[in-house]
Amino acid sequence: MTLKIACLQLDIAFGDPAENKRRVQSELENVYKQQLDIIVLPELWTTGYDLPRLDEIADEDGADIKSFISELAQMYNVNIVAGSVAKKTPKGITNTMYIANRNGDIIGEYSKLHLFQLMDEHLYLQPGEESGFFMLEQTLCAGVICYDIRFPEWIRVHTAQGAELLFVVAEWPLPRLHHWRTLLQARAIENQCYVIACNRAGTDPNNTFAGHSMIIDPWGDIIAEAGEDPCSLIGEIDLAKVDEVRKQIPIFQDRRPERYTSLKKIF
Ligand SMILES: O=C(O)CCC(=O)C(=O)O
Repeated sequence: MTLKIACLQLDIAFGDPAENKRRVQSELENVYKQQLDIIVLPELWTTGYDLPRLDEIADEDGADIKSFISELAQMYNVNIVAGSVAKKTPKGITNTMYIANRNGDIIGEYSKLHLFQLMDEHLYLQPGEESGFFMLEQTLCAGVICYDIRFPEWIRVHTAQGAELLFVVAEWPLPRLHHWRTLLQARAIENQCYVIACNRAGTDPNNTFAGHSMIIDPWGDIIAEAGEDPCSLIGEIDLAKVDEVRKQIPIFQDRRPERYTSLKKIF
């Protein structure tokens, strides 16, 4: 099965959910005619990193955004991996990804597990507690958020249980572009999965963001890569390639997880 995917590499209006919803809707109108199967949005696309104002602008239980993406998914007959948004919960605010299928059903939700201290997330956000699994087009997928890609053990939890597509949504800053590109390729190679990574473009008061959204195949080859400017990155993937690569070098058969945790401490 092949799937056509678009990563909407948007510039995000700082702290302005209404304007950002307008931008998403207008970009979707531009791209939907290309017979897409999946649309991917960046991290915190409604608010950006306006963390001090989250109490005011975060979405109460994600209700507004769930209904917004559900309507768009039905209207354009497309699956939406809706980046992440600031979600207000009784325990605090989380950085949460929602996934809608073509019928508009919300079929997945994942809150960022690893909070990024360099951008003060630990001061304003609560970490998630659940896995990033969801099913799209009969395929097991995993979603992670930005800093999460520095934790290969978290991603392995998902691919060792069969995830074939890894969606990464991000607001990754430009000074560490080489980390972004290298980590994404490494995650694809070591997990023999597709990596579909949607970063934002543009600037906010504190950062310039890297863009360079990428679609990478299970061999580590780059199928499509954006530049730094806002754009929609479109690529087609063939799911058969996952099986092919996993048969050629059978790392999931050869790994020895029982040994990794039972080694004695030497020093
Ligand atoms: O790990 C990094 O260098 C960037 C992470 C980040 O920007 C984030 O998680 O929001």
